[in-house]
Amino acid sequence: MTSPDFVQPAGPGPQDPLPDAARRGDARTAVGLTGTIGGAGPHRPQPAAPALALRGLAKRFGGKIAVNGINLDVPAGSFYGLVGPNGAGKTTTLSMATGMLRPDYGQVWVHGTDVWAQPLAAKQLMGVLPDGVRLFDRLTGEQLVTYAGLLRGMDRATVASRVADLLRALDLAGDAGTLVVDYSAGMTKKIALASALIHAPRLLVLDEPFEAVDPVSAANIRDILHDYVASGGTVIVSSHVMDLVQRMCDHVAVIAQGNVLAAGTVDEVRDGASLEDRFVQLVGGRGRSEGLSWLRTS
Ligand SMILES: Nc1ncnc2c1ncn2[C@@H]1O[C@H](COP(=O)(O)OP(=O)(O)OP(=O)(O)O)[C@@H](O)[C@H]1O
Repeated sequence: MTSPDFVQPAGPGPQDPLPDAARRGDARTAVGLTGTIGGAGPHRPQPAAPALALRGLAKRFGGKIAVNGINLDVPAGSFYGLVGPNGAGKTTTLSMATGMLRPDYGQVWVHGTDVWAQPLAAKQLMGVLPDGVRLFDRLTGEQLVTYAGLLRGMDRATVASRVADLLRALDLAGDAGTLVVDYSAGMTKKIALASALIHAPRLLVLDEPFEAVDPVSAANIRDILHDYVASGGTVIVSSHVMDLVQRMCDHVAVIAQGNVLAAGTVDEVRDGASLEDRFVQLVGGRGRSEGLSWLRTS
């Protein structure tokens, strides 16, 4: 495995705005927090590696820079929240981190395995719940999770027993025989989560896992995830719900406009304030209701 300064699979031309940020792979947008971003530069992480390491990760869609040379280390065994306003670049970052979207620049390692150089090995370590997940929805819930397990090379007996455990834990046992196309949004989220968990990965990457999920199921999922982390697994989860991230996660990164604004332990990042207040302080954007006087009804 080589350790180039940065990867340039389909690099833009010399006039491109990305290369400096991506090539630097620096932490120019960090706010004085140590240990999780920057410092290491765009070099391959050491074998005692973070669960997820991003170096100089960048992506542009046409003229829009979605992700602007992000560095981030997600420590092994952490419950890591990724937060940011709409359009911040969270999904794009996680898609590149999980091998689903090719970066313009940068590198990604999962437990020291280069995601884009060794995709099969890296993907064996990961369970992924993507945003806007597209499933084989003409399968029943039980068939879908079974398929995910078999696809991972697991034997049928183990798959069958884990499928039953997961459906029970996620309160889907009663709908095991229902086609996924007939599931509600929250049930679909849960069956996709079960598919991500079936092979007991070392790293779970969950994009908005609680969206549309009822409070009881959400609490059950949180319990599952906490147990998973307590047993040595790592979870990275994107969410807009600051209160949830503050209570659930031990680390957090705040992303806006494709840059990491702050990263570290939740206590470091919130710095004595609530995570929500700190988020608003970092990201800005409050008080824009002025031009809507026509909306007032009295
Ligand atoms: N396939 C695409 N084509 C063009 N632009 C895209 C594409 N995917 C994302 N973008 C743009 O990249 C930026 C980052 O989008 P992304 O979905 O990563 O944000 P996000 O932080 O996940 O947002 P949200 O919280 O609303 O889900 C946005 O400006 C978005 O419009």
